[in-house]
Amino acid sequence: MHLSNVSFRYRRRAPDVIRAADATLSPGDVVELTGANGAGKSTLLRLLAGLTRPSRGSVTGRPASVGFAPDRFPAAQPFTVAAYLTHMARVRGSSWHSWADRVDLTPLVRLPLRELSKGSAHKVGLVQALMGEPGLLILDEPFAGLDADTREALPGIVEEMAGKGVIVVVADHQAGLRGVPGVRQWQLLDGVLKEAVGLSPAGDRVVVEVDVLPGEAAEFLARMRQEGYQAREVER
Ligand SMILES: Nc1ncnc2c1ncn2[C@@H]1O[C@H](COP(=O)(O)OP(=O)(O)OP(=O)(O)O)[C@@H](O)[C@H]1O
Repeated sequence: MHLSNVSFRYRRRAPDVIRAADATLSPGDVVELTGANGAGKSTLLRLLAGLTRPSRGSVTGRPASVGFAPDRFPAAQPFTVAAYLTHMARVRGSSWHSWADRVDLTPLVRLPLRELSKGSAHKVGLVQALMGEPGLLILDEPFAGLDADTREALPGIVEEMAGKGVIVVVADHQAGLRGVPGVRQWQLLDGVLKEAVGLSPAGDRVVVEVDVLPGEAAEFLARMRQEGYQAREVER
């Protein structure tokens, strides 16, 4: 998936919130996106998800199925948790029960969405994003308001998705993905997207190129990341 010269502004004549962003994402990449409040993280995530179109530039090669968990789940809807998730699962041709278990939402599924606490509503947003085997998973501040057990479970879920070849992009103020091997670091500064690359605490790293068959790439990358390497697919 490629971002080519992507710029975005909310109104004509307003300044660009995202300025000429270029990036390539490969299956199994995990990206942690940071930046100050108002830097444009949510805007960039919506552009990646295809919920917003760039004012200039293009996003190409987006996987067909996108899971998107917003920073604030819109809980003012007249459904129970179970009814909402069942509807979403039907739309996606999937099921939600195992994901609800993973984030400890199962005891609450009979409650109306409106009665959920902020953290529990946030979990509903996570579950609807995770189900349906997305090729691109976008999580906007997923750790905000989560209880300790779910905070601990989430990096493992992200790693597992990446291991299946899912591209995972996470806006996070709290370094919640520290510990996930091979996480790419993107930073937004004054609307400019920068990636921190190639430096280990010990100094410069060596880049090694490996040829594998196309069908083996996702698994190979996942294995390398599990071993703690920064691994990504490069174009020739
Ligand atoms: N719907 C909108 N209409 C106009 N301006 C907007 C809109 N949404 C966001 N903005 C502006 O775009 C800029 C980037 O906002 P965005 O929500 O993407 O930042 P963020 O990095 O996600 O912030 P935070 O860390 O506070 O969540 C801000 O200046 C914000 O005021």
